[in-house]
Amino acid sequence: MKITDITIRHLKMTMKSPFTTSFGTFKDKEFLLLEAKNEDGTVGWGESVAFNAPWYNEETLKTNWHMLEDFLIPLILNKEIKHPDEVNQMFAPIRKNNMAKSTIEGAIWDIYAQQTNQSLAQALGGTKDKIEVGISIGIQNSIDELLRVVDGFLKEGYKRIKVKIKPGWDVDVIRSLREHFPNVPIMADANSAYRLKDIDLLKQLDEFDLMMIEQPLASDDIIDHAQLQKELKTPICLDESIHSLEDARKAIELGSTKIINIKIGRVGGLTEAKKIHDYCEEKGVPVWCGGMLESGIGRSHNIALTTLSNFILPGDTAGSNRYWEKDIIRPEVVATDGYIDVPQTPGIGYEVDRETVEAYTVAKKEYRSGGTTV
Ligand SMILES: O=C(O)CCC(=O)C1=CC=C[C@@H](O)[C@@H]1C(=O)O
Ligand SMILES: [Mg+2]
Repeated sequence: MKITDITIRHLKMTMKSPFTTSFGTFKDKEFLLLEAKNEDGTVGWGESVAFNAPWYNEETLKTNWHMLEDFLIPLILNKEIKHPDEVNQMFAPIRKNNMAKSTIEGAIWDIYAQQTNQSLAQALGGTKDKIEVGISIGIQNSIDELLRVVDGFLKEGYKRIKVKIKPGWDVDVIRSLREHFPNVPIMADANSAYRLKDIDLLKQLDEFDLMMIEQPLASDDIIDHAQLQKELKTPICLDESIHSLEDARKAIELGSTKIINIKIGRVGGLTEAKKIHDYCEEKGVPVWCGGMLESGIGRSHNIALTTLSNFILPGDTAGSNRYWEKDIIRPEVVATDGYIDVPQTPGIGYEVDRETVEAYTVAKKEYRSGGTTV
């Protein structure tokens, strides 16, 4: 495989309903979409999950565009690539910037799967023909509003509910949820809103039989999480703290986490995500696929990854209609009764709706060897 042409597009999509976390509210989702063309004309697609502002991690849409244009694309264009696993090594001179790296690597995996006449799921070694998914719900204006939203998604067939918590929106919220939905699998994502000093408050959550508490403490910590896990009955799941296989190994060895949320962009791509999955399987640590409010392209990569055997907990890859009036892929991703059928056709398994992509595109740049064209 030899990538001869890359186009980066900045897309702006309006969410059907605002999504609020402990760090802020999303109404619009702006992100980079990457289209890579192989020398034989095969096209692969990747999506950057970096937000417009550096609140989830240090990367943003703009830092990603800078890293892609000035460092990563020059390392890839017109270079012989036999297997997508080589991309990690090709990017070794570049520190961190995992979401930027993942954006290209995902497109290369898509091309590789098409060239080997496999679905992306098969190319990754996936074994499932459908995946179980849950729903992640942002912070609402009131507990009554949250109960109504949860009820609506349960009626749509989603079986696992993830809610956000933060100081002042936690114990009472979870208590009400548990009272109204005594048998529904519920998990809480704190997005690092707490510290060890909050341990007594977090221990109050133990009475509600949560599946897990996601990333309660600092986004770069595994030491305090190990301390907290010793005191908590509820399993801790790490998200923001895990950027690589090495992070996962250390967190598991320290007892900082019992479950890991794998996000392809956060760990630098599908190859590293697969390595973390395999290591966790070996250690008996279940994983699930987190979401970053992706468009259909990122969603298709999440679906393929979730077909690997140790993705035994429902992930955050809900159907397209949970997020968008109109997604950029055909068919859209549909969740029925909490399950998504895995596409079996070569590559990501969805057609890209180029007309809708152009309608959402606010900026675009093409890169060929020997210089860029606008
Ligand atoms: O894509 C989805 O539906 C899940 C969205 C979601 O829960 C998150 C997206 C990005 C940052 C966080 O707010 C949260 C997470 O940490 O998982
Ligand atoms: Mg999270």
